[in-house]
Amino acid sequence: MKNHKKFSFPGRIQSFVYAFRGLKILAKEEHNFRIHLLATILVIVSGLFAQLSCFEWLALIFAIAFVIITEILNTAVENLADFVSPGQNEKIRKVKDIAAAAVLVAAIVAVTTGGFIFLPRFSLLFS
Ligand SMILES: Nc1ncnc2c1ncn2[C@@H]1O[C@H](COP(=O)(O)OP(=O)(O)OP(=O)(O)O)[C@@H](O)[C@H]1O
Repeated sequence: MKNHKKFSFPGRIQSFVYAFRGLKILAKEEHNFRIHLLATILVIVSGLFAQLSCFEWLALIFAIAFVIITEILNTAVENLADFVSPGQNEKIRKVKDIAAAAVLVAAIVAVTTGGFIFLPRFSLLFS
């Protein structure tokens, strides 16, 4: 519940602590989040080998962040939906499918971005 508290630095630092706790929960409980972290590490290692330009790194970082952020929001929606309605529910199905669609769109954007960056280099390797 939001209330109008006075600004305080310890309060702001506490917000970071909560957010990091959220990351810890995701890493511990969410398989999809772990898969995305693994994919991120693979992409970063491939990027280091491929000697990407600054612009290419920026594009990759945004694409990766887009997927991870949508996955986090999707997980938050799923958790809230399961809490609000533990049983099967047609409206919850729709809400979860829509939230999952955000991750799908982000993943398509990320794969396309990765394709633009890495495919020309692969084709050079095999030509
Ligand atoms: N309470 C529900 N009522 C109706 N359909 C549901 C319900 N919960 C889940 N579903 C359906 O199952 C799909 C998968 O939901 P779920 O919560 O298991 O997500 P998930 O993508 O498998 O997540 P994760 O693997 O991260 O747990 C939803 O997109 C929805 O179509």
